[in-house]
Amino acid sequence: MEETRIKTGIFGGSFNPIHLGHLALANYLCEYGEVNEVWFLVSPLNPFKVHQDLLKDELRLQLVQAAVEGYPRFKASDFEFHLPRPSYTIHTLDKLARQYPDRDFYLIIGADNWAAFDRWKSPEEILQKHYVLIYPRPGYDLGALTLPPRVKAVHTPLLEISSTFIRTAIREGKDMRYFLHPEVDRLIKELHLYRK
Ligand SMILES: Nc1ncnc2c1ncn2[C@@H]1O[C@H](COP(=O)(O)OP(=O)(O)OP(=O)(O)O)[C@@H](O)[C@H]1O
Ligand SMILES: O=C(O)c1ccc[n+]([C@@H]2O[C@H](COP(=O)([O-])O)[C@@H](O)[C@H]2O)c1
Repeated sequence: MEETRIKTGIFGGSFNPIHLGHLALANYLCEYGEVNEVWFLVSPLNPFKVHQDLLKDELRLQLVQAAVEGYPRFKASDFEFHLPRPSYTIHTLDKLARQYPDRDFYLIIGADNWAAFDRWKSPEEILQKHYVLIYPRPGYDLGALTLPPRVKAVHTPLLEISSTFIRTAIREGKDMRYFLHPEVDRLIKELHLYRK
């Protein structure tokens, strides 16, 4: 019998906090057949960098868990919390592939990151062993790209929202409920996150 491998999208970021821009993109990729699942890999705090408003790893993970609850195609992952720092994507993908041999991993990156991909660690190895999905970013023309095998441009609708914008607004006392998953909004308010 032919083996069916699970197409698993890997969406990495600091998710400080996760917002509807992230969630809508991942939702689209699942429902329009690009992947079966998306795993949100929360990037650990870099101990050598000073981040004034980067919440602790566990708290950002808690917000992602709240956002993905109830939708079986999404998973919140702390996989990179347990890897040596800095967690290069090639190491993350290789370890995921060893741990989950029934899955193929699809790295989900914006066209801006693709433009700098040759400066990542071992980009050729990523392209030999895994898959990449590139989604549009303002100022980057996906149509003009010639892409290697295993790399695909996906023409997803995008919401122009950033975590920085949301943090700034909350700090100014604004109510940003419609930019966030309701449960994430509730937790941010209950725990008084991003207020100073
Ligand atoms: N509105 C959006 N739609 C789709 N992808 C996004 C959006 N905002 C950010 N991303 C991408 O999601 C990944 C993780 O996002 P990240 O946690 O860095 O969020 P961010 O909103 O860009 O945060 P910040 O404003 O703090 O830099 C990054 O690769 C980023 O380019
Ligand atoms: O592995 C690398 O060399 C590498 C270089 C730059 C970015 N990345 C990964 O790309 C993802 C998005 O990064 P950023 O900086 O755009 O938030 C995040 O998961 C990073 O770990 C990975």
